[in-house]
Amino acid sequence: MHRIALVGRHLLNPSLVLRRQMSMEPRAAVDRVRQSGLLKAQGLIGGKWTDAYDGKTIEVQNPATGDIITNVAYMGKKETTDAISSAYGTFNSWSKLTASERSRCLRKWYDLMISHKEELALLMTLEQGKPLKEALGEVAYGAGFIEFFAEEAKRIYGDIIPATLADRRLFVLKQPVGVVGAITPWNFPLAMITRKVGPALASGCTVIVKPSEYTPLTALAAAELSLQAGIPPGALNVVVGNASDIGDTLLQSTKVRKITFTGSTAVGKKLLAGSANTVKRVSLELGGNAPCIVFDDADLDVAVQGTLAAKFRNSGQTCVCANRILVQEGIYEKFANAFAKAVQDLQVGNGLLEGIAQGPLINKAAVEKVETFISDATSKGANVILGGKRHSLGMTFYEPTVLGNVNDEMLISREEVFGPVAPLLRFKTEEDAIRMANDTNAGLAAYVFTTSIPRSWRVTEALEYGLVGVNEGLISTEVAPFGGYKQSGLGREGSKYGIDEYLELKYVCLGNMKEA
Ligand SMILES: NC(=O)c1ccc[n+]([C@@H]2O[C@H](COP(=O)([O-])OP(=O)(O)OC[C@H]3O[C@@H](n4cnc5c(N)ncnc54)[C@H](O)[C@@H]3O)[C@@H](O)[C@H]2O)c1
Ligand SMILES: O=CCCC(=O)O
Repeated sequence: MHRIALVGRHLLNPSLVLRRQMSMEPRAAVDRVRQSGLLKAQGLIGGKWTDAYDGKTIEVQNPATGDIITNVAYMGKKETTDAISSAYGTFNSWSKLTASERSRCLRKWYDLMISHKEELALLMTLEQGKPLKEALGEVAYGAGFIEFFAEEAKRIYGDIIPATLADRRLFVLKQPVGVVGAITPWNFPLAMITRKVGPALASGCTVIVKPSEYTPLTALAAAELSLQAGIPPGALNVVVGNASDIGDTLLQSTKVRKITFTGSTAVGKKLLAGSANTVKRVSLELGGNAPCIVFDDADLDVAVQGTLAAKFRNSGQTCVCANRILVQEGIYEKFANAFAKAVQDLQVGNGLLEGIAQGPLINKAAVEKVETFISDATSKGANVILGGKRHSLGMTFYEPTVLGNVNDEMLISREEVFGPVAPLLRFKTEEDAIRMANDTNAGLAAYVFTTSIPRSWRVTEALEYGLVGVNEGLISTEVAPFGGYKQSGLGREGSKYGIDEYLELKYVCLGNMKEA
């Protein structure tokens, strides 16, 4: 039951699940991906698989075993400059295709991702660590952005504005922004790319993707499928390597008209500042500090399952993961007991094994961050209800943890822990809950558990967050807008709103319409 909760009804189309969860040895998984032709180790520039010009490579590691999956080209300024030229050169032809021609390419890409869902999911589990069922869920979710924007490509309508003078006609055209630089994180190696590239390509933009150095393989496999789908060489380029060299080259180029970024707030702020000189359009999806509010009148089972899903998806390494669980005092003890019991059932291990619900953390630094946050909390009065230490499996596995008596002075309440630690904070009144929830610079996701409809509306309206789950812990979908208030970001991804981020509005005034 808990495993299903973590995968999520909305993120996992049942028809896309492997018929039977298989356990697979990592080496067999790598072989299977290699045989499918999707294990790519070079960047993609102008439709050509390309080594770093100086021959440098980096290792891509399996966080569950420490094994090297493969070495990948480690690129920098020169390769990025060439990728920009290639995207710039292709913009004219790609943007001039009809919407339905672009749509057909995207739809074909979606179909190929779905027919290769198992290889993509295996690759994702290998390099990122998430359990295979979650990886399959991400393939469905990630491919869903391509399907959705294949459809939206045909719905980029302009406007006609009633004119203020009789001899004029006023129009609004929507045109693609141009070349887009897309920089993405490791926690969702496919979906964070497709929700940028889908609307960009649909609107006629061309793209340079820089995936995380921890998880380039899923991105490269998806890029290979884009070529097979007939997306023309140069429309989608992928450079992997030195983050600041690639980032600076994208920022400094006047050919790049937009930067779209998902990742940490610190890097997002740098990119925002760096975009000022060339006045680029910027979209940012940054860190969160999601409150999950459980009221006395909540349905206990719904609240426990919803909080479990909101907290432990991807081992807590999700920007929308519940970071502070605010529990009203009347239900606190009951909720803490039931929640800890549910957390105890989560099986930790290599995501390729059947039944695993929690994979490893991405790297040692992530484990150290979790340890620092827990020792800060316990030194200030929090108690460990469950877990609280590295897992006996070693590597970067960490025990799913529940902390009690957390307060808003502790580091864990102020910043994203980005790991499998659920801190419980008590509150007395609805006003207290809203004040505590909004007491942060972040504003991405929030969750509310209550059986009162009036309260659900009052609280939702008062929350300074871009996404709110009411009695639901997994709310992401390609058809709804995703994005944050405050320092959690700028702009929205997914849904009909997501395509606006890739379009310029051009006002046209047709004058002198007098009859001859
Ligand atoms: N709001 C969202 O939609 C969302 C989604 C996923 C992750 N996140 C956030 O991402 C963070 C975790 O991801 P991460 O650790 O990969 O983030 P990160 O900011 O360290 O890295 C994100 C990407 O930026 C690149 N990068 C790093 N320094 C750069 C620089 N100077 N110039 C250009 N690129 C640079 C990295 O190589 C990577 O590709 C968390 O804070 C999480 O909340 C947000
Ligand atoms: O980590 C952030 C993205 C997660 C999601 O799209 O639900």
